[in-house]
Amino acid sequence: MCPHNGNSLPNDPSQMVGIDMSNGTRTNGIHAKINGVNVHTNGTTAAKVNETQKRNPYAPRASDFLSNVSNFKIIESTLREGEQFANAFFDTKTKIAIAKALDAFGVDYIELTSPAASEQSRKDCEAICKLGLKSKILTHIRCHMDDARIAVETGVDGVDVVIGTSSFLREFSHGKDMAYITKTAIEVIEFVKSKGIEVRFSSEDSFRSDLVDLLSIYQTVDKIGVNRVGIADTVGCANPRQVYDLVRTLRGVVGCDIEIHLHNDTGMAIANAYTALEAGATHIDTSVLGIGERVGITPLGGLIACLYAANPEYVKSKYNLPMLREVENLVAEAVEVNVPFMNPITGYCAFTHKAGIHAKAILNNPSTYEILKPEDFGLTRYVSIGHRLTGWNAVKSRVEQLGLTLTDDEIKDATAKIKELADVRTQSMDDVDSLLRVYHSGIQSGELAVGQKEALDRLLRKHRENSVSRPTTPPPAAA
Ligand SMILES: CC(=O)SCCNC(=O)CCNC(=O)[C@H](O)C(C)(C)COP(=O)(O)OP(=O)(O)OC[C@H]1O[C@@H](n2cnc3c(N)ncnc32)[C@H](O)[C@@H]1OP(=O)(O)O
Ligand SMILES: O=C(O)CCC(=O)C(=O)O
Ligand SMILES: [Zn+2]
Repeated sequence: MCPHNGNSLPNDPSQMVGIDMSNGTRTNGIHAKINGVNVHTNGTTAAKVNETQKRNPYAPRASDFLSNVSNFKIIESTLREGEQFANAFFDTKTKIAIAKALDAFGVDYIELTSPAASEQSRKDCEAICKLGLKSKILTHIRCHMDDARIAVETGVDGVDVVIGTSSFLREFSHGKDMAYITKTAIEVIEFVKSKGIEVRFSSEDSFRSDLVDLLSIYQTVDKIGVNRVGIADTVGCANPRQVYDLVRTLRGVVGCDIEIHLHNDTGMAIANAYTALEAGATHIDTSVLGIGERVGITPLGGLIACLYAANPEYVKSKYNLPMLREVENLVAEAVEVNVPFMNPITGYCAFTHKAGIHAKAILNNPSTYEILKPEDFGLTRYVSIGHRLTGWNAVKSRVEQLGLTLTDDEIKDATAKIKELADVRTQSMDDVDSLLRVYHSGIQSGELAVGQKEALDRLLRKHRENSVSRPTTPPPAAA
């Protein structure tokens, strides 16, 4: 089973020879420690390391005066955009479980499907509003008074209003011109505001809309006191530079908050979200695992990873990071998908290090090859050893964890044998441990010395024969 998310996959790191580098966590029967005990000297002084760690090249710079990278809010839309994912069907119980998990994680807002969508959607919206969560509850409606009237009766803290402004959507979706859109937007916003709750106005397909149309309607709704305006990359066509330009321009035009909703059709959703914050956006829409229409939107976990890299302390103080895995597993199960293997933070090998060069440096200082600290997310770091890319430093660390005493030359000799065997097939944890134990006892008894390949092969053969004839687990009792 995957150590992180419970997925069972062929390359499961827990099946590899691995060093659990967490603080004293017991994994695969081996008790290991990190930072200190496993640190081998390589001439790096503590002072140098501290200096490197202090200079975070990803941190916002003083020149980024507009940047909200360390001051943002998440509008979590798994229960709205996420419900638009092809596989999604959330019954009331599942919606409540997801809402509670998102609240425990600490998202600022939870956005729910329009209560105009169906009777059950309306009832679910009311039920979630009654949970008394810390996160504010929003619902998402068309720019239409019929939808607005239903929405304000549900008990939500705010309403997200949207209407397409691109020529595509004006012609082929709702068929309305900008004059009609503006008039209706004013009517809906004023109505929602009159109920004393938050209201946001968003232009769907913003990046394919006319800039003058966009700025003009945003300015109008800002003047009548909308809480936020939203930009939406509905088709996932925008690149970071376009996002920066549009958000920055809008920042100069409106005084209210700016939300952004980014689809991931070209894989840009996280980068675009980060760039939007740099340009002055205040709210980012996410969904767990990015689920939504087509390939979905900015994933919550990926965004968190990206923002943590910029300012770990801010992100840690704001969100319950060890909850992320639970939230993702809950949603993955609800929509019957696996957490992707390359998922930031929770992908099953997100904190597994393999190549010898990496392993050595990681053992000396995890920051060499990690920008995220697994322990901040309640996760564990692994160093994989039983493969042909391994190196003697990683093997030495394992030797120490097993409590064996071998010289560096002996460890290098044992490493050569591991590589030889791993050229044929990846070696399991038990395979490598056995080899190291056999090697160690051969050295102790004088039956083995460095470079005596045949003697080592003989000892390993003998060990295998003994293991076969003396099973460690008793056979099952006869019926
Ligand atoms: C990009 C996005 O993801 S936006 C959010 C998408 N969310 C949803 O669609 C919520 C789920 N949707 C639904 O349950 C239904 O589509 C409903 C209840 C909203 C509407 O259902 P229906 O009345 O049967 O209309 P249908 O879905 O066929 O077409 C959409 C209607 O909304 C109109 N419309 C589309 N977008 C908007 C908008 N943003 N504001 C106002 N009207 C709009 C269309 O013109 C069309 O009107 P028509 O009935 O005069 O043809
Ligand atoms: O309301 C919004 O801002 C976004 C609506 C949406 O889901 C989209 O445009 O993709
Ligand atoms: Zn969307």
